[in-house]
Amino acid sequence: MSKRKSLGYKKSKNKPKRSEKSYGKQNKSRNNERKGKSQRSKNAVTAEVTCSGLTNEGKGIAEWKGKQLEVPLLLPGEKAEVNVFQKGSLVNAELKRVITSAEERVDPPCPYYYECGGCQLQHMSNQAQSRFKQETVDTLMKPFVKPEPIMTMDHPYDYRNKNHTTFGLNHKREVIGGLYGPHTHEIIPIDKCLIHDPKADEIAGTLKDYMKNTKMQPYNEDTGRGFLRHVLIKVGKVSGEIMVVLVAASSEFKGKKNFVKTLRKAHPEITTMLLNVNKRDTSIVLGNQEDVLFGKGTITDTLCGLKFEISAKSFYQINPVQTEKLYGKAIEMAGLTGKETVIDAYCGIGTIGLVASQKARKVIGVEMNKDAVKDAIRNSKRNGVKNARFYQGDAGEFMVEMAERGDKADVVIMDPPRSGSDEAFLSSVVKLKPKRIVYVSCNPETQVRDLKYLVKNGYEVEGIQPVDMFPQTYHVESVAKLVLKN
Ligand SMILES: C[S@@+](CC[C@H](N)C(=O)[O-])C[C@H]1O[C@@H](n2cnc3c(N)ncnc32)[C@H](O)[C@@H]1O
Repeated sequence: MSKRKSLGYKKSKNKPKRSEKSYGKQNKSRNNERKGKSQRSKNAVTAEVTCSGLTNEGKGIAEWKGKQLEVPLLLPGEKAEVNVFQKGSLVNAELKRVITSAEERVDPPCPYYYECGGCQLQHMSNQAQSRFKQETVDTLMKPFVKPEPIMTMDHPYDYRNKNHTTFGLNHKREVIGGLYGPHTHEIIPIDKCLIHDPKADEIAGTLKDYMKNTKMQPYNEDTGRGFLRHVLIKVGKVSGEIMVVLVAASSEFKGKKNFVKTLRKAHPEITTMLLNVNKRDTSIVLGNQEDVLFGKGTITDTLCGLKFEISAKSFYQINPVQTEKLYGKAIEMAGLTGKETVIDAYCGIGTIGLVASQKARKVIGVEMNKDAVKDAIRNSKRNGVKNARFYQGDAGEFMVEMAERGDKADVVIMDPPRSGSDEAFLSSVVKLKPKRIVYVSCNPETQVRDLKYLVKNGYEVEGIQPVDMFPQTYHVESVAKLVLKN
């Protein structure tokens, strides 16, 4: 992970906004199940440090005995007491008490913030979060061009259209539902998450109550007993359609009819329900077996003026408000005139490609996930698009075949997963010689690696646009425009 020394934050002016704030208490778990952590606290050394900058994950950087500490929740310019844990060459640190507070520090609006770990930046003002993300992208993209100002979100809450709740039992054997704590499979009970769709959290709450009042048991990862592992809820933010996916450890669903009836009565806005069976001992949420309990098994939503059908297992951008800005910029960077052949690589349900098809001669989409490709084909028909084709397969292999056949493409739009693309894909793009490449990424660190490859092989980065798709978290989206030199 790359780190930065200074982020140009204004240092606090000896006027602590909120000094002597203790973080030890908040860091302790509510349900006393974090024994590992309290054991660790016994072996901690307390040190006073000053924060000099932030890592790309938003952790404060501080020096201690010649070592670089990465301290979650610490901000540049702050003086603080930290607990340091050393095991062999590994050094971890946690914030104990802020002595001098930075101007950017705010009280996190979420009561679960210090335990949950789903968000990492709620202790920073929204402006400071934007500055942090801008500087992350600016620093990473220094070898290329100065990025544009980040596209921020006016209301940086309630934005997620997908929420995922895990169920379990607490030490009193009561049903709890919430999110896993950071780096653990310990469930932090949460009723309402500030970045989730509020309706989705209400439905998860109803489900928890249902379990309390019936024999439906949460699945226990240690004993392998119980039924319900998670619930995944997808919301069409424009259409209002809602999908509820129960992820269970068994396909034997006793009381299925009663369950569907109860949930629909409480939430008539649910338009479809599915049972997904995941019997594997895995941290992957969804299994392969899927049964529709009610409705059509998909939801539909509107994005950029087009209608998209979305399956349970298909990827769909989680922040539609910002996605419209992101896609708008990506299409602008593609410079389409109506004559181009465009490749939409890692196309998901075909969203970018179908938006691009309105300004291109032809669009070819490729995507690994079978359900997403089916959605893309359906979405093409649903929107009356005649000039787009979607194929299922590995994007790298697909591009290699295109290059070997000597196919032509004018523009490649690529939007790989967090791990970025691979050499098979990139080397074939270089052989195809598209005039422009638009690289959309949710991980600028892997994007930089891939941009370097493309730049070494004949391309020039002409523009970079950061977009805040994930407010309150350290994640940032970045879209880059590359042009073929000569
Ligand atoms: C970040 S998503 C982008 C999807 C789409 N462009 C969008 O904006 O909704 C990345 C997509 O790449 C797909 N994917 C992952 N690895 C792949 C591979 N090797 N080849 C093709 N598609 C892949 C995933 O299934 C996912 O749909």
